[in-house]
Amino acid sequence: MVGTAMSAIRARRAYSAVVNGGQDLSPNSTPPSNAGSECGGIEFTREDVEALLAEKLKTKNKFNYKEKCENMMEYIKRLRLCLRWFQEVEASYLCKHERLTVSLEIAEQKLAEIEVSSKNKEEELSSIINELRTNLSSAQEKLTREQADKMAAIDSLVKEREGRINTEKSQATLSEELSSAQQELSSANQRIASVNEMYKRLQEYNTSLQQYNCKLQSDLNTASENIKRIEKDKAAIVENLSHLKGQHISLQDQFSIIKSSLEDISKQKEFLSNEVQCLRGDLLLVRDERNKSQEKAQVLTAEIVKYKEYTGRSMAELDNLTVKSNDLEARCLNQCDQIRTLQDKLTVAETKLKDYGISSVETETECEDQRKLIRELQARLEDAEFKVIEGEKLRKKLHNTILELKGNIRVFCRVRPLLPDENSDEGKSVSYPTSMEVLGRGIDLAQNGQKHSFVFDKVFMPESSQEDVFVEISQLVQSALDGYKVCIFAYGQTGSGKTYTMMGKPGIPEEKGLIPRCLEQIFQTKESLLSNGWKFEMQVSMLEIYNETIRDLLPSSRSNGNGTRTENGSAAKQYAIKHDTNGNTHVSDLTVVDVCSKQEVSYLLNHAANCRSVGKTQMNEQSSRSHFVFTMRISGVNETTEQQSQGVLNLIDLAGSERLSKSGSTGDRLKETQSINKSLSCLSDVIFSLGKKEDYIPYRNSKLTYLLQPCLGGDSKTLMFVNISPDPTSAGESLCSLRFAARVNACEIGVPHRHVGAKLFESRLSYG
Ligand SMILES: Nc1ncnc2c1ncn2[C@@H]1O[C@H](COP(=O)(O)OP(=O)(O)OP(=O)(O)O)[C@@H](O)[C@H]1O
Repeated sequence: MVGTAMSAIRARRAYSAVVNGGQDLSPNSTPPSNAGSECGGIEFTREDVEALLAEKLKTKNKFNYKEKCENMMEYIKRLRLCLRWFQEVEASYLCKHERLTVSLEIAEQKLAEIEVSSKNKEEELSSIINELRTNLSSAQEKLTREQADKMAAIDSLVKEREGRINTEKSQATLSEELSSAQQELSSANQRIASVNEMYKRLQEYNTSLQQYNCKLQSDLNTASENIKRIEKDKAAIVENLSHLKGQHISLQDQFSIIKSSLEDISKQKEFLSNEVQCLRGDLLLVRDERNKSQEKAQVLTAEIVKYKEYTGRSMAELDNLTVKSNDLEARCLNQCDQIRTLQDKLTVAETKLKDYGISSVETETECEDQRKLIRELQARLEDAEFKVIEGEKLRKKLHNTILELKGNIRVFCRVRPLLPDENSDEGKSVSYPTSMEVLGRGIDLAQNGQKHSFVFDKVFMPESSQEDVFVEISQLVQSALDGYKVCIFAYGQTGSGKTYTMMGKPGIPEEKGLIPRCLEQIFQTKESLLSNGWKFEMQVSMLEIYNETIRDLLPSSRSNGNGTRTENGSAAKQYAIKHDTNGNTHVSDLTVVDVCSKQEVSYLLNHAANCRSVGKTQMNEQSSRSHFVFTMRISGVNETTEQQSQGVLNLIDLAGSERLSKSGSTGDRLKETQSINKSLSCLSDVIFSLGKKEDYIPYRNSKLTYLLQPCLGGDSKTLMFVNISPDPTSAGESLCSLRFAARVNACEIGVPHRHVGAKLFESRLSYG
């Protein structure tokens, strides 16, 4: 077919070459097909062409013969040329044909050789085929075995596919996580860039800090030595004090005895002087009577003499007068005796009076001496007490400095008193060691006959008042005003006194809790610092985390229009927790209120307390079922020094841990209890990881830990209250709380920094 087509094409070319003036008839072009033996179909000879031309000429212009003749001549010329070319081509084809026959012969020879070798190969192949057949049978056996294996493999493949699907699913979730992680990464990269910039500045700052640190270290060493010395002095002073107190008491006893004997003596003296007075009166009376009698006797004697002279009187009258005179004389003598005895008595009484006077003067001087001694002792006592208080203040300050340098979370333990309905007959489970080393800081807990000892930064016994507790944390409140982030939270079993410690009892001023007391101190200090040029602005927010959901506890601006607002002003209540690159935490959409007075905050606190999720459980009549977070941001500006500070105070009342078996919770209460226990266990996990200095800290496992991340992770002065019930039936829970608190106390979270500067900070409320 291809050959035929080729011949047709060549014929058409030859024809057109002839008709069109032979343009295509060069020796290099494809020859016309009169030499087309290879075409095997239609063949063109010279005659064919001439006939073709003749026919053509016949049909063309029959009228212009001359022109036709010329054309004819021209055609003939070209045809001759064509003929010559055909001849040349034929000769070349003949040459080619000869060469081809030679090569055909060679090929036939080769074919014969190949046939021989193929026969040999056929034999070889038949032997191979036999071999292969045997191999095939064994291979078939293998195949059956492999098919069984294949079935098993298919099963496992199916399983693998299922696994793969699961893996793909998890891959999808992982890729989601990856995308979120990538987002985080990009934000982290941004942070890194800013951190790098900060790092440069910090390095410079660091060198200066290192120098300062060296100085602080030496100060610390001297301070520790001072503490030791002060503690020794304190022990000596305390001993001296107790000795002085004993002396003071015995002297006071002596003084009271002397005083009473002095009173007796003065009473006797008074009595005796009264008696002397009476005796003197009696003596004067008797003397008067005696004088009168003597005068009478003289008159009578004169009368007798007269009678004797004038004997005109009767003897009876005379005798009568003599009797009278004798009588008077006897009476006179008698009175003289009386006067003598009275004078004797008087002298005795006077000597006694003198003696008493002397002894009373002596007693009074003795008494004065004693008074002086007492005054001296009292002064020494006051001095010693002042020294003890000052020493204790210094010790606390140095202790705080040491803790700040170490970067630990501080822990205070508070034991509440037994409640009226608790059984006090079962004996005591809590005791306090009295050794000087841990006095006021140690607590021993007895459980199942075993004693567990713990030491914290401070232990408050049941008798400690709310004021005593506040005094210990007031320094931290001052730190918030100075520009530090401060976080105080209460942890403990349900009913152990957390809410009492943080909020106190409403309506009883002495039993106000830490939160109202902190507010009082902040507003007082705010007023007093006005004279130093400091002006403060405060913002508060209050939230609770209930069943892993954040709830706003403040009235929003939309509901009461009293100046409250939300962080972004939108109506949606999403309450997402976010940490910014400055280490501040924000809760989106949460109500933040600007406050100027204690009264305003008290009103908001009452509002929050009323909104808080509280319920009755077997363990506590008024049990808090949520974690309560009070936050106050304190921004200070000093117009004189152009300084600024930005402090944050977080006060947190955690929901109480409780055993499900003991709480007897069911339904919603059970769900609450489980949620509380879960978030507290997340808190415990975070503390555990921090304690072990792990790379990954699981802050995100609960809302509470994520919110407290800055407080737990450093850059905050953090204090934990561990509240304990003294009831022996709660010893198990108390032991768990104390163990957790000890772990918290051992946590090193970094050194907090003061946020002060000359530049304005962002003024939105943050948690840490
Ligand atoms: N130091 C204390 N002095 C006197 N009473 C106290 C003291 N501490 C606690 N209480 C009383 O003990 C009871 C339980 O205290 P509170 O409600 O504060 O416990 P809680 O730890 O907050 O419990 P929950 O976790 O269930 O909320 C209350 O009646 C409270 O008045």
